[in-house]
Amino acid sequence: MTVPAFTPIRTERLTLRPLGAADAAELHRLINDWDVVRWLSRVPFPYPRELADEWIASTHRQREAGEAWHLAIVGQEGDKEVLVGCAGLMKKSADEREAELGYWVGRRYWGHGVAAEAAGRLARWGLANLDIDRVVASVLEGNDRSAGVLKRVGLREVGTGEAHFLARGARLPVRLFGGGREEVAAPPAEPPPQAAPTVAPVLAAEAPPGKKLLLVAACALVDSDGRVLLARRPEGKAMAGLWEFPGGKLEPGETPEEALIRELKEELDIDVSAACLAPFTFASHDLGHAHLMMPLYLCRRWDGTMVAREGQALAWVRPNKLSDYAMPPADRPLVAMLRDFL
Ligand SMILES: Nc1nc2c([nH]c(=O)n2[C@H]2C[C@H](O)[C@@H](COP(=O)(O)OP(=O)(O)OP(=O)(O)O)O2)c(=O)[nH]1
Repeated sequence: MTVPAFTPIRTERLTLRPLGAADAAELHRLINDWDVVRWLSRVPFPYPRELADEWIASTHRQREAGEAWHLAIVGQEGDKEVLVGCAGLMKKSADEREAELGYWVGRRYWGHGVAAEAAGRLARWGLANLDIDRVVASVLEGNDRSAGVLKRVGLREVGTGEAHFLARGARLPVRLFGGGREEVAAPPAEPPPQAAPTVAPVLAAEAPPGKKLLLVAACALVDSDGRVLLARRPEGKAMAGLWEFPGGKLEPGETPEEALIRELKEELDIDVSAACLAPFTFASHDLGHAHLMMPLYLCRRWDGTMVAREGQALAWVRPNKLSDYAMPPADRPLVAMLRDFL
Protein backbone atom coordinates (compact mmCIF):
# COMPACT_ATOMS: atom_id res chain seq x y z
CA MET A 1 0.00 0.00 0.00
CA THR A 2 1.38 3.43 -0.83
CA VAL A 3 0.67 6.13 1.69
CA PRO A 4 0.29 9.59 0.15
CA ALA A 5 2.78 12.21 1.34
CA PHE A 6 1.44 14.09 4.34
CA THR A 7 0.48 17.67 3.54
CA PRO A 8 1.50 19.90 6.48
CA ILE A 9 -1.40 21.43 8.39
CA ARG A 10 -1.13 25.17 8.92
CA THR A 11 -2.67 27.50 11.48
CA GLU A 12 -2.27 31.25 11.77
CA ARG A 13 1.13 30.95 13.49
CA LEU A 14 2.07 27.27 13.38
CA THR A 15 2.69 24.31 11.10
CA LEU A 16 1.96 20.70 12.07
CA ARG A 17 4.15 18.33 10.09
CA PRO A 18 5.62 14.83 10.46
CA LEU A 19 8.64 14.61 12.73
CA GLY A 20 11.99 13.91 11.08
CA ALA A 21 15.24 12.43 12.37
CA ALA A 22 16.67 15.98 12.45
CA ASP A 23 14.09 16.96 15.11
CA ALA A 24 15.35 14.39 17.63
CA ALA A 25 17.93 16.52 19.47
CA GLU A 26 15.58 19.50 19.94
CA LEU A 27 12.65 17.25 20.82
CA HIS A 28 14.79 15.65 23.51
CA ARG A 29 15.84 19.04 24.88
CA LEU A 30 12.21 20.21 25.15
CA ILE A 31 10.64 17.05 26.55
CA ASN A 32 13.34 16.06 29.02
CA ASP A 33 11.83 18.52 31.48
CA TRP A 34 9.92 17.42 34.57
CA ASP A 35 7.47 20.32 34.24
CA VAL A 36 6.43 18.93 30.84
CA VAL A 37 6.66 15.20 31.52
CA ARG A 38 4.85 15.18 34.86
CA TRP A 39 1.53 15.72 33.07
CA LEU A 40 2.08 13.09 30.32
CA SER A 41 1.04 9.50 30.84
CA ARG A 42 3.22 7.58 28.38
CA VAL A 43 6.52 9.47 28.69
CA PRO A 44 9.39 8.41 31.01
CA PHE A 45 11.56 10.77 33.05
CA PRO A 46 14.43 11.26 32.62
CA TYR A 47 13.87 10.90 28.88
CA PRO A 48 16.74 8.96 27.25
CA ARG A 49 18.20 10.67 24.16
CA GLU A 50 17.92 7.45 22.03
CA LEU A 51 14.21 7.28 22.79
CA ALA A 52 13.69 10.45 20.73
CA ASP A 53 15.08 8.67 17.62
CA GLU A 54 13.10 5.50 18.28
CA TRP A 55 9.87 7.37 18.93
CA ILE A 56 10.21 9.53 15.79
CA ALA A 57 10.75 6.38 13.68
CA SER A 58 7.69 4.76 15.27
CA THR A 59 5.50 7.76 14.39
CA HIS A 60 6.06 7.07 10.67
CA ARG A 61 5.09 3.42 11.04
CA GLN A 62 1.96 4.35 13.00
CA ARG A 63 0.91 6.94 10.43
CA GLU A 64 1.40 4.48 7.57
CA ALA A 65 -0.70 1.88 9.44
CA GLY A 66 -3.49 4.45 9.85
CA GLU A 67 -3.28 4.22 13.65
CA ALA A 68 -1.75 7.48 14.85
CA TRP A 69 -0.76 10.88 13.56
CA HIS A 70 1.97 12.33 15.80
CA LEU A 71 3.11 15.65 14.42
CA ALA A 72 5.71 18.26 15.22
CA ILE A 73 4.31 21.67 16.18
CA VAL A 74 6.59 24.11 14.46
CA GLY A 75 6.69 27.90 14.79
CA GLN A 76 8.76 30.73 13.34
CA GLU A 77 11.38 32.73 15.24
CA GLY A 78 12.43 35.42 12.78
CA ASP A 79 13.12 33.47 9.61
CA LYS A 80 14.04 30.33 11.58
CA GLU A 81 11.73 27.34 11.99
CA VAL A 82 11.62 26.14 15.62
CA LEU A 83 10.18 23.01 17.18
CA VAL A 84 7.66 24.08 19.81
CA GLY A 85 6.12 20.73 20.84
CA CYS A 86 4.12 17.82 19.50
CA ALA A 87 0.46 17.04 18.94
CA GLY A 88 -1.09 13.74 17.98
CA LEU A 89 -4.25 11.83 17.26
CA MET A 90 -4.28 8.13 18.10
CA LYS A 91 -6.81 5.43 17.27
CA LYS A 92 -7.06 2.24 19.31
CA SER A 93 -7.27 0.36 15.99
CA ALA A 94 -7.35 1.40 12.32
CA ASP A 95 -11.13 0.89 12.03
CA GLU A 96 -11.94 2.75 15.28
CA ARG A 97 -14.17 5.84 14.71
CA GLU A 98 -12.70 7.71 17.67
CA ALA A 99 -9.22 9.16 18.18
CA GLU A 100 -7.42 10.33 21.30
CA LEU A 101 -5.93 13.81 21.15
CA GLY A 102 -2.62 14.43 22.92
CA TYR A 103 -0.13 17.29 22.92
CA TRP A 104 2.70 18.93 24.80
CA VAL A 105 4.48 22.23 24.39
CA GLY A 106 8.06 23.03 25.46
CA ARG A 107 8.14 25.16 28.61
CA ARG A 108 9.66 28.20 26.96
CA TYR A 109 6.66 28.43 24.61
CA TRP A 110 3.99 28.31 27.32
CA GLY A 111 1.52 31.14 27.73
CA HIS A 112 1.03 31.98 24.05
CA GLY A 113 -2.01 29.84 23.22
CA VAL A 114 0.13 27.44 21.16
CA ALA A 115 -1.46 24.25 22.54
CA ALA A 116 -5.04 25.34 21.82
CA GLU A 117 -4.13 26.60 18.35
CA ALA A 118 -2.35 23.35 17.41
CA ALA A 119 -4.69 20.90 19.17
CA GLY A 120 -7.83 22.64 17.87
CA ARG A 121 -6.63 22.56 14.29
CA LEU A 122 -5.52 18.93 14.61
CA ALA A 123 -8.89 17.88 16.05
CA ARG A 124 -10.80 19.62 13.21
CA TRP A 125 -8.41 18.19 10.63
CA GLY A 126 -8.86 14.69 12.07
CA LEU A 127 -12.65 14.88 11.99
CA ALA A 128 -12.51 16.05 8.36
CA ASN A 129 -9.82 13.71 7.04
CA LEU A 130 -9.60 10.56 9.16
CA ASP A 131 -12.54 8.20 9.40
CA ILE A 132 -13.53 9.32 12.88
CA ASP A 133 -16.65 10.88 14.41
CA ARG A 134 -15.27 11.75 17.84
CA VAL A 135 -12.15 13.13 19.50
CA VAL A 136 -11.42 12.21 23.12
CA ALA A 137 -8.73 13.31 25.56
CA SER A 138 -7.79 12.99 29.20
CA VAL A 139 -5.90 15.24 31.58
CA LEU A 140 -4.33 14.42 34.90
CA GLU A 141 -6.32 15.78 37.85
CA GLY A 142 -4.74 19.15 38.73
CA ASN A 143 -3.67 20.02 35.18
CA ASP A 144 -6.15 22.88 34.85
CA ARG A 145 -4.13 24.56 32.11
CA SER A 146 -4.59 21.53 29.85
CA ALA A 147 -8.27 21.17 30.75
CA GLY A 148 -8.68 24.81 29.66
CA VAL A 149 -7.02 24.03 26.33
CA LEU A 150 -9.43 21.13 25.68
CA LYS A 151 -12.41 23.35 26.47
CA ARG A 152 -11.14 25.97 24.02
CA VAL A 153 -10.81 23.21 21.41
CA GLY A 154 -14.52 22.55 21.99
CA LEU A 155 -14.32 19.25 23.91
CA ARG A 156 -16.70 18.76 26.83
CA GLU A 157 -15.86 17.19 30.15
CA VAL A 158 -17.61 13.82 30.19
CA GLY A 159 -16.35 12.05 33.33
CA THR A 160 -13.40 10.80 35.29
CA GLY A 161 -11.11 7.79 35.04
CA GLU A 162 -7.64 6.54 35.84
CA ALA A 163 -4.49 6.19 33.77
CA HIS A 164 -0.99 4.91 34.37
CA PHE A 165 1.63 7.67 34.44
CA LEU A 166 4.98 6.19 33.46
CA ALA A 167 7.20 8.91 34.92
CA ARG A 168 5.35 8.79 38.26
CA GLY A 169 5.07 4.99 38.32
CA ALA A 170 1.44 5.09 39.43
CA ARG A 171 -2.17 4.96 38.32
CA LEU A 172 -3.65 8.40 38.87
CA PRO A 173 -7.08 10.04 38.45
CA VAL A 174 -7.80 11.79 35.15
CA ARG A 175 -10.58 14.02 33.81
CA LEU A 176 -12.08 12.75 30.55
CA PHE A 177 -13.12 14.97 27.64
CA GLY A 178 -14.81 14.27 24.30
CA GLY A 179 -16.55 15.89 21.36
CA GLY A 180 -17.77 15.30 17.82
CA ARG A 181 -18.11 17.46 14.71
CA GLU A 182 -20.67 19.77 16.27
CA GLU A 183 -18.53 20.62 19.28
CA VAL A 184 -15.15 20.78 17.58
CA ALA A 185 -16.39 23.22 14.97
CA ALA A 186 -14.35 26.04 13.50
CA PRO A 187 -13.57 28.72 16.09
CA PRO A 188 -16.61 30.95 16.71
CA ALA A 189 -17.03 33.54 14.00
CA GLU A 190 -17.28 37.27 14.73
CA PRO A 191 -20.68 37.97 16.35
CA PRO A 192 -23.08 39.54 13.82
CA PRO A 193 -23.49 43.29 14.28
CA GLN A 194 -26.39 44.14 16.59
CA ALA A 195 -29.41 45.55 14.78
CA ALA A 196 -30.38 49.03 15.99
CA PRO A 197 -33.18 48.73 18.59
CA THR A 198 -35.64 50.73 16.48
CA VAL A 199 -35.22 48.29 13.56
CA ALA A 200 -35.29 45.02 15.47
CA PRO A 201 -39.05 44.81 16.17
CA VAL A 202 -39.84 45.49 12.51
CA LEU A 203 -37.53 42.67 11.40
CA ALA A 204 -39.03 40.34 13.97
CA ALA A 205 -42.56 41.12 12.79
CA GLU A 206 -41.62 40.43 9.16
CA ALA A 207 -39.75 37.16 9.78
CA PRO A 208 -41.88 34.26 8.58
CA PRO A 209 -42.97 31.82 11.29
CA GLY A 210 -41.46 28.31 11.49
CA LYS A 211 -38.16 26.93 10.39
CA LYS A 212 -36.18 28.22 7.44
CA LEU A 213 -36.30 25.88 4.44
CA LEU A 214 -32.83 25.11 3.10
CA LEU A 215 -32.94 24.16 -0.58
CA VAL A 216 -29.98 22.12 -1.76
CA ALA A 217 -29.65 20.37 -5.12
CA ALA A 218 -27.55 17.19 -5.22
CA CYS A 219 -26.56 14.71 -7.88
CA ALA A 220 -25.57 11.05 -8.01
CA LEU A 221 -23.07 10.94 -10.87
CA VAL A 222 -22.95 7.36 -12.17
CA ASP A 223 -20.03 6.12 -14.31
CA SER A 224 -20.06 3.42 -17.01
CA ASP A 225 -19.25 0.78 -14.35
CA GLY A 226 -22.35 1.74 -12.36
CA ARG A 227 -20.31 3.36 -9.57
CA VAL A 228 -21.54 6.50 -7.80
CA LEU A 229 -19.38 9.54 -7.03
CA LEU A 230 -19.14 10.67 -3.41
CA ALA A 231 -17.25 13.79 -2.30
CA ARG A 232 -15.90 14.38 1.17
CA ARG A 233 -16.99 17.59 2.91
CA PRO A 234 -13.80 19.55 3.59
CA GLU A 235 -12.55 20.92 6.91
CA GLY A 236 -14.24 24.20 7.79
CA LYS A 237 -17.73 23.19 6.57
CA ALA A 238 -20.43 21.79 8.83
CA MET A 239 -20.28 17.97 8.86
CA ALA A 240 -16.67 18.05 7.60
CA GLY A 241 -15.34 14.57 6.85
CA LEU A 242 -18.72 13.07 5.93
CA TRP A 243 -19.22 11.87 2.34
CA GLU A 244 -21.99 13.43 0.24
CA PHE A 245 -23.43 13.72 -3.23
CA PRO A 246 -21.93 16.71 -5.07
CA GLY A 247 -24.19 19.75 -5.12
CA GLY A 248 -25.00 22.75 -3.00
CA LYS A 249 -27.43 25.43 -1.94
CA LEU A 250 -29.67 27.17 -4.44
CA GLU A 251 -28.79 30.81 -4.94
CA PRO A 252 -31.66 33.32 -5.12
CA GLY A 253 -33.53 32.99 -8.42
CA GLU A 254 -31.92 29.66 -9.38
CA THR A 255 -33.77 26.48 -10.28
CA PRO A 256 -32.38 23.25 -8.78
CA GLU A 257 -31.04 22.26 -12.22
CA GLU A 258 -29.27 25.60 -12.65
CA ALA A 259 -27.78 25.33 -9.17
CA LEU A 260 -26.52 21.83 -9.89
CA ILE A 261 -24.99 22.77 -13.24
CA ARG A 262 -23.16 25.64 -11.49
CA GLU A 263 -22.05 23.53 -8.50
CA LEU A 264 -20.79 20.64 -10.65
CA LYS A 265 -18.69 23.11 -12.65
CA GLU A 266 -17.38 24.84 -9.51
CA GLU A 267 -16.65 21.67 -7.55
CA LEU A 268 -15.67 19.17 -10.25
CA ASP A 269 -15.01 21.23 -13.40
CA ILE A 270 -17.51 19.19 -15.44
CA ASP A 271 -20.22 20.44 -17.78
CA VAL A 272 -23.66 18.95 -17.39
CA SER A 273 -26.79 19.85 -19.34
CA ALA A 274 -30.21 20.07 -17.72
CA ALA A 275 -31.44 17.33 -20.12
CA CYS A 276 -28.98 14.87 -18.51
CA LEU A 277 -30.22 15.51 -14.97
CA ALA A 278 -32.89 12.91 -14.22
CA PRO A 279 -34.96 13.59 -11.06
CA PHE A 280 -34.56 10.54 -8.82
CA THR A 281 -35.73 11.18 -5.26
CA PHE A 282 -35.41 13.75 -2.48
CA ALA A 283 -34.36 14.14 1.13
CA SER A 284 -36.47 16.02 3.65
CA HIS A 285 -34.60 16.34 6.92
CA ASP A 286 -34.58 18.47 10.06
CA LEU A 287 -31.11 19.98 10.47
CA GLY A 288 -32.00 21.69 13.74
CA HIS A 289 -31.39 25.29 12.63
CA ALA A 290 -33.26 24.73 9.32
CA HIS A 291 -35.20 22.12 7.38
CA LEU A 292 -33.30 20.57 4.46
CA MET A 293 -35.17 19.90 1.23
CA MET A 294 -32.80 18.24 -1.21
CA PRO A 295 -33.79 16.88 -4.61
CA LEU A 296 -31.36 14.17 -5.77
CA TYR A 297 -30.78 13.82 -9.51
CA LEU A 298 -29.10 10.99 -11.41
CA CYS A 299 -26.63 11.88 -14.12
CA ARG A 300 -24.72 9.47 -16.38
CA ARG A 301 -23.38 11.94 -18.96
CA TRP A 302 -21.11 14.91 -18.55
CA ASP A 303 -18.35 16.67 -20.48
CA GLY A 304 -14.85 17.49 -19.31
CA THR A 305 -12.25 15.83 -17.13
CA MET A 306 -13.26 15.64 -13.51
CA VAL A 307 -11.02 17.59 -11.09
CA ALA A 308 -11.60 18.07 -7.34
CA ARG A 309 -11.41 21.87 -7.57
CA GLU A 310 -12.01 22.50 -3.89
CA GLY A 311 -9.38 20.01 -2.72
CA GLN A 312 -12.14 17.61 -1.62
CA ALA A 313 -11.47 13.85 -1.62
CA LEU A 314 -13.55 11.95 -4.21
CA ALA A 315 -14.53 8.28 -4.29
CA TRP A 316 -16.25 6.20 -6.97
CA VAL A 317 -18.28 3.72 -4.97
CA ARG A 318 -20.21 0.59 -5.94
CA PRO A 319 -23.88 0.91 -4.88
CA ASN A 320 -23.59 -2.00 -2.41
CA LYS A 321 -20.58 -0.29 -0.75
CA LEU A 322 -22.21 3.13 -0.28
CA SER A 323 -23.22 2.32 3.27
CA ASP A 324 -19.53 1.82 4.20
CA TYR A 325 -19.12 5.61 3.90
CA ALA A 326 -20.16 7.91 6.75
CA MET A 327 -22.73 10.31 5.23
CA PRO A 328 -25.00 13.07 6.60
CA PRO A 329 -28.14 11.61 8.23
CA ALA A 330 -30.36 13.07 5.48
CA ASP A 331 -28.62 10.86 2.90
CA ARG A 332 -29.28 7.51 4.54
CA PRO A 333 -32.67 6.83 2.89
CA LEU A 334 -31.23 7.98 -0.45
CA VAL A 335 -28.44 5.43 -0.24
CA ALA A 336 -30.89 2.58 0.25
CA MET A 337 -32.96 3.76 -2.75
CA LEU A 338 -29.89 4.08 -4.99
CA ARG A 339 -28.71 0.62 -4.01
CA ASP A 340 -32.06 -0.86 -4.98
CA PHE A 341 -32.28 1.10 -8.23
CA LEU A 342 -28.76 0.79 -9.65
N1 LIG B 1 -24.32 18.76 -1.51
C1 LIG B 1 -24.88 18.03 -0.54
N2 LIG B 1 -25.31 18.62 0.62
C2 LIG B 1 -25.85 17.82 1.55
C3 LIG B 1 -25.99 16.41 1.35
N3 LIG B 1 -26.58 15.87 2.45
C4 LIG B 1 -26.82 16.89 3.31
O1 LIG B 1 -27.34 16.79 4.43
N4 LIG B 1 -26.39 18.07 2.76
C5 LIG B 1 -26.51 19.35 3.45
C6 LIG B 1 -25.21 19.81 4.04
C7 LIG B 1 -25.40 21.31 4.07
O2 LIG B 1 -26.19 21.66 5.20
C8 LIG B 1 -26.21 21.58 2.83
C9 LIG B 1 -25.31 21.91 1.66
O3 LIG B 1 -24.72 23.10 1.95
P1 LIG B 1 -23.22 23.46 1.56
O4 LIG B 1 -22.73 24.40 2.58
O5 LIG B 1 -22.42 22.27 1.26
O6 LIG B 1 -23.55 24.18 0.20
P2 LIG B 1 -22.64 24.99 -0.76
O7 LIG B 1 -21.81 24.04 -1.58
O8 LIG B 1 -23.57 25.93 -1.46
O9 LIG B 1 -21.59 25.66 0.24
P3 LIG B 1 -21.23 27.13 0.62
O10 LIG B 1 -20.90 27.78 -0.69
O11 LIG B 1 -22.44 27.68 1.30
O12 LIG B 1 -20.06 26.91 1.52
O13 LIG B 1 -26.90 20.36 2.55
C10 LIG B 1 -25.51 15.82 0.14
O14 LIG B 1 -25.55 14.61 -0.08
N5 LIG B 1 -24.97 16.67 -0.77
